[in-house]
Amino acid sequence: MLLYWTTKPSVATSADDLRTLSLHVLSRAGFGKSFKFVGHDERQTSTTPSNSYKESLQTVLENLVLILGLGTKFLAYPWLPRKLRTVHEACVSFQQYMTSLYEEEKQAFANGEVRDHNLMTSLVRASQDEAKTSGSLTESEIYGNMFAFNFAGHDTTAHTFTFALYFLAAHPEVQDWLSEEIREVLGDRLPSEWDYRADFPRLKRCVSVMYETIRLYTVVPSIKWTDSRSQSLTVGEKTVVLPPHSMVAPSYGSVQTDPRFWGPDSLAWRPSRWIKLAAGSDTDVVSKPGEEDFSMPVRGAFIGWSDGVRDCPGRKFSQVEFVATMASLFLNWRVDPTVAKGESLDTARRRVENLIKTDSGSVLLLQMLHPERAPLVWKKR
Ligand code: HEM
Repeated sequence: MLLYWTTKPSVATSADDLRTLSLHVLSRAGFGKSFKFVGHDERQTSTTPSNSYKESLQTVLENLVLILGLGTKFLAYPWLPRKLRTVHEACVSFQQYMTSLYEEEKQAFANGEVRDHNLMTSLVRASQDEAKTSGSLTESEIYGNMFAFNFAGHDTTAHTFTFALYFLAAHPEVQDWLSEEIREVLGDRLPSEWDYRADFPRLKRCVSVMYETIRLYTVVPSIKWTDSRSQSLTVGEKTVVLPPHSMVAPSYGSVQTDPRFWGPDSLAWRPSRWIKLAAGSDTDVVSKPGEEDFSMPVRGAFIGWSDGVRDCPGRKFSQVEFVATMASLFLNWRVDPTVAKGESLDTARRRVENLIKTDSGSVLLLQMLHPERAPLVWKKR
């Protein structure tokens, strides 16, 4: 993706390319399938349905509202328009793919072979192991889990990446701050030599860009339900009783920008607010990249991945994906908005930040609605 972006005079398809990246990461982690990156403008547009796994998954994810709304039985009618039939064919093809993978993995388990470590193989192996006892996952529960992970992990990450990239394009000083950390931690090592255990915990500035972006632009609303019993909450001096089967939609927008927790500049995008000096440092010491600590205000002031027993199980996964992507992009490159005729670079940056503020909205999740209106340019550092 970086090669594709940096060899183009400007990139208007960042959001689309980041969705491809997110899909590729999920394919590898979920099913053990790797794909070569193909940029938006290089892709062959095809009107015929494709049976390939990646394209069927992509079609399913992109048409999820339609699939959930109309149901797969309805979509099977042969008299429906071509587009809907294509969606149906993608559902069938993806289901077939999961079934054949499931059968292959079951066979490998029976033969005592370990082929790859991915989510599908782990679930199949766990279900086969547990089958000897009780309470193992059924075949359809495995498909359900695989689907939930793919669905929940695709656009959430891709939209967060897009917001973050545009914020960075509007804030060159944050790019410099980020790049300083990436260079300090990764030096001249090749990506194949980067080490998750040693490097990830030191890339605090990278992860702070993600937290700060989600703090202001929370892509998924956390929604919780009370179960069949009522629940009591103590709020200040009062006790509030929530009746059974009630939906609770916390106002994350308010809590995540409340000046009591986030200070007077709570509405500004400032990733460094998440960083504090390493424990034991002298307060006069300037913080050193790679040795800083991550600081979270009081629990509950940030609920971007939700909280409690039903919080997001993909939190760490998405953070590792985000940090690795930031490190790859900003180690040697920086990004700017393209400058319109008669515009200065500073004005272009303000225009980009304004685009985030005024042209974002909920489709299924919160996203930038027209990021293509502000193409980006990559330059070597
Ligand atoms: C920026 C990235 C992400 C954000 C902001 C995010 C946020 C959230 C939030 C807020 C919830 C709870 C929704 C609710 O309370 O109703 C959730 C649930 C969930 N997320 Fe994520 N998520 C992200 C990435 C991922 C990834 C990469 C995966 C999988 C690899 C994933 C898997 C899930 C699953 C399976 C659930 C449902 C959990 C349950 O129902 O108990 N998420 N996510």
